[in-house]
This record gives sequence, C-alpha cells and structure tokens, in this order.
Amino acid sequence: MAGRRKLLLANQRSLQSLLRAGESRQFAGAATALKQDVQPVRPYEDIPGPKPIPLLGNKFRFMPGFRKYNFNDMFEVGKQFYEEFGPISKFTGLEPLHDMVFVFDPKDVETMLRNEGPWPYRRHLGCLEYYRKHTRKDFFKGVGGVLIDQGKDWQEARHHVNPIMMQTKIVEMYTPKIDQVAEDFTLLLPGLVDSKNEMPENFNNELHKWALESIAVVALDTRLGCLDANLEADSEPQKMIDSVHTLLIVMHSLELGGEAFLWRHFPTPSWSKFIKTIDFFLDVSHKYVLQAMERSKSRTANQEPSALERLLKRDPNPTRAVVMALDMLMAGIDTTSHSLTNVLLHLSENQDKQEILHQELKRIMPNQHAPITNEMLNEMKFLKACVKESMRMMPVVPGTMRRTFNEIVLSNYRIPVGVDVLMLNGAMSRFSEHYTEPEKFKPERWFRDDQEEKIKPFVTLPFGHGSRKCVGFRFALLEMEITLAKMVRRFRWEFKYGPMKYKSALVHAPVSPLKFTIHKR
Ligand code: HEM
Repeated sequence: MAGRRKLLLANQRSLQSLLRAGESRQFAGAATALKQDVQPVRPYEDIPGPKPIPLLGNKFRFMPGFRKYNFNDMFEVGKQFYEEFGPISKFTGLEPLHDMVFVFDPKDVETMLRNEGPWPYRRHLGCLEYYRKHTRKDFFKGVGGVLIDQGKDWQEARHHVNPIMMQTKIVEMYTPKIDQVAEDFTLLLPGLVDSKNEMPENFNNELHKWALESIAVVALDTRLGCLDANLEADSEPQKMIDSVHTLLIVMHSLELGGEAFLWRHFPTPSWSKFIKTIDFFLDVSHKYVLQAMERSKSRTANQEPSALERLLKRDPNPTRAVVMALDMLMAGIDTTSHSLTNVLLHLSENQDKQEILHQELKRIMPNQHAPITNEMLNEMKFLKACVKESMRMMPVVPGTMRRTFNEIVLSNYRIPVGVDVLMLNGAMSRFSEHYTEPEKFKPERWFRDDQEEKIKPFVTLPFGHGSRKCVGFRFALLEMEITLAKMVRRFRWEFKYGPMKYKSALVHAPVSPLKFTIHKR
C-alpha cells in the first residue's frame, strides 16, 4: 500500500513538474494519460533501443558489415525496431544528428502531434538550407521558405501560402489546366509502348515529366513544355527534366549517402553538381515569377488571378514567391509521380478493383476524351478510395517527424527537449490491430458506411498532420486523381514483373523498371 502511495505521489510530482515546465495546455494529452495510468513515468534512459558504443555511438550501424538494420527501406527498419524493441524505441549516438525516438502507437502519435507547438519543427534538408542561407545569400537575403525555415520565419511563410495553396476553391480553379496536362500525358502513352504493349524501362522518367509539367502550372504559372515530342537537349524543358533527375540523386548523396557531412568541409562532386543544377532551377523560377508580376499589372478586375499572382499580391517581395515556387518544385515531383505509380501497381495487382474503378469511370466519363470537371471528380468515390488505400499501403513518406520543444511523455517514458520523434505511420498502417486484412488492397474500407472498418485517427497520415502538413496535398490529389481517371478509363493496366522493389532515399520509391503493360479499352 505504502509503495503504491509512493508511486502515486511520484506520479503527481512528475505531472506537476511537467505542467510547470511548459504550457499546461500542451500537456493536456500527457496529463490524461498519467491520470488513467498509475505507472510512474519512466526516464528516457530506460527506453529500449540499439546500444551505442564508445566514440562511435550508433553510427557504426551504417558501416558496411555492421548493417543489421536495413536503412535502405524505412518500412523494414520500422518492422525490425518494432519486433526487437516494441512500440517505442530510441536510437541515440548519432551526433551531429539529434537522438531519435521511434513510435508505433497512434496514442503517442496523437500526443506528439497535439503537442507540436506553434512552430512544429521537422528536420530539414541541410544542403538546401546551406545553399539558401550561405552559398546564395546574395539572392535569398535570409528567406528560407517553408521547407527549411523553422520557428517564426516558418510561420510567417505559411501565413502567406496557406490561404492560397490550402483553399479548395483556389485549387479547383486549376482543374482545367491540370486536366490539359493529364490529357497531353495520356495521349503520349500508346506511343511509348513496345510491340508487347509494354512501357519502357524508364517509364519512371515519363512520370517525372508529367509531375514537373503539372506542378509548374501552379508554381511557375506556365506550361514548361516537358511533354512535347522531340525536345532539344539544350531546351529549357529538357534541362529542367534533367535537373530534376540530377537533384534527386545528388541530394540523396548529400543528405543520406556517401557525401553526407563531407560537403560541409569541401566541395564534393555531388555538391558541385547540386549548386550548378539548383542555380539553373533558381534562374528559371525567377524568370517566371517576374513574368507573373508583369502579367498581374495588366489583369482586369474580372480576371481571376493565378495562385502565383495571389502570392505576389499578399507579399510583393518576389524572392518569397521564387522560394515558394522552388519549394513546390522540390517537394512536388517525385512524391506525386511515385504515388501515382503505386496506385497503378495496386490496381494492376488487383484486377477486380481495377474493373470496379473502370465501371465507375465509364459511368462518369461516357466520352473518354471530354475534360474532367470538379463535379465529375466529386462523383469519383471509388477512385478517391483507391488513391487513399494505395497511400495507406505504400506511402512515399513513411513517417512524420517532429522535434520535441518541451518535455513530453510518450508510452509512459519522459522524452526530453530536442529529440526527433519519428512516427512510423507507414508501418502502423499495416498492423492488423488497426485495419482488417491490412495487407489487402481494399479501397472500400474508406467508405464511411463500410461495416467492417472503422478508420482510426492518427494511424494513416500520408501527407503529415497539423499546421506543418503538406502544403501541396490538395494539388497532389487533384493531379493524381485526374490523371489516374484518364489512364484507367482508356487502358487496362497490368504489371508482370512484381513484386516491385522499393528503396528509401529522400522518399520511399519504387525502383524496379516500371514495365507496365497497357491494353486499350
Ligand atoms: C502525393 C504527393 C505528396 C505527398 C505524399 C507529400 C507528403 C508530404 C509530407 C508527409 C510532408 C511533411 C508533412 C508534415 O511534416 O506533417 C510534406 C511537406 C511538404 N510538401 Fe508535400 N507531398 C506531396 C506532394 C506535394 C506537392 C505537389 C507539393 C507542392 C505544391 C508539396 C509541397 C510540400 C511542402 C512545401 C512541404 C513542407 C511544408 C512545411 O514544412 O510547412 N507536396 N509533404
């Protein structure tokens, strides 16, 4: 009895110190957890995880010969950590990186995300920050942008961008333009296949072109021309396409690969390529932003301004508009093209679901070539469910990360300030305690009236959550839904070379050749 009272007292004391340490509102979640659970809060040191060794910490685990954990596949790492250590684990000794805590319990995800504070901190790309804040500070003059800024600067940037990028009405204005890009892309498909109706090995590049052309419509207010036939090698669209390809490779090398940290000391080969490529991106974006500024001067009152013109209206500093355009190009290409690939793969593996989708599309789009409107999209319930289900099973961003800015209690462990909490929602979305038959592609589970499935919050978050959620998620969905509708309305898709292999780089990407077979309907 005395021992129990002691525990309760300790519990109350730790709760009081927690409440004293921060704003009481922010610990509401933790407080409820503590009241219900009489277990004393355990110290950070007790969280299980791979043991660091003197001098090298846990960094040796990335060296050849010591790779017990498969860091090339974040889903696999998640599974390995969960099976070895349980629902919470820590990965320390990674300096100069901060300690990481991996969580797999939706209650912890909720506590963390409800306590992320006014300026949620997500670890950002060091090479991009260095480029904007040091290498080219002549141009950026301290403007970092939503991708890399933190604190008040980040909040200020989102304050300008949210009312434009996150507003359904503005996003819906883009449907005809996004539809035109999707139409141009779909018309190219029959010309890409070989005599067996198979896509080429590098179909991935074609999808990148589509994603670049689509997001440029929003970010740069222009059609770049990436889908034009016979592009000259030194034409702007071809150079943009090549640059996207180069950036994806070199940024991975600078952030996670062989040159990570080295570039801070001397200009490594990837760093030099990175500067050359991103300077080109900067020049192109600057040019189109200046053109939009000119256009907006001659806009009449009855003409709707574009998203870029609205951004410039809210904040006439063109540097901010250029930075936002760059962020959209950096964050909106491979994410969208890989997500579309994944839906096509899931539909190829599940021909019965593809047929249900085809029937829905035939009903809503009796004329294959007629433009898709917002009203038609709203009717495409099964299509939307297919996209959601595919993103549950294979999200391109396997988890959400937040750095603690105050002490917090997760799974009854005290987490100190400055720890990167990685919420592995991708792995959680495949747990049978959260979904019935989680390994099965069942779009119907997303219907509200589905009797078998009651969707739990904080499990599946492919676009993140809260005030730092993906700023482009509405545009990403619009692009994917319109293009998928056209692709499945006109062709039956098959993939004969599965299972697809994946690799986690900056995003979790399909890496086997995308040799889809298409059959004209
Ligand atoms: C299917 C495609 C996409 C996926 C799965 C995706 C996913 C994500 C995720 C998970 C985050 C982090 C959210 C968080 O920390 O809570 C994010 C951030 C972001 N995304 Fe996306 N994204 C996609 C497409 C796009 C597009 C098309 C754009 C451009 C318009 C975009 C722009 C951004 C930006 C700028 C951020 C940083 C936001 C901030 O830190 O405030 N994304 N995205």
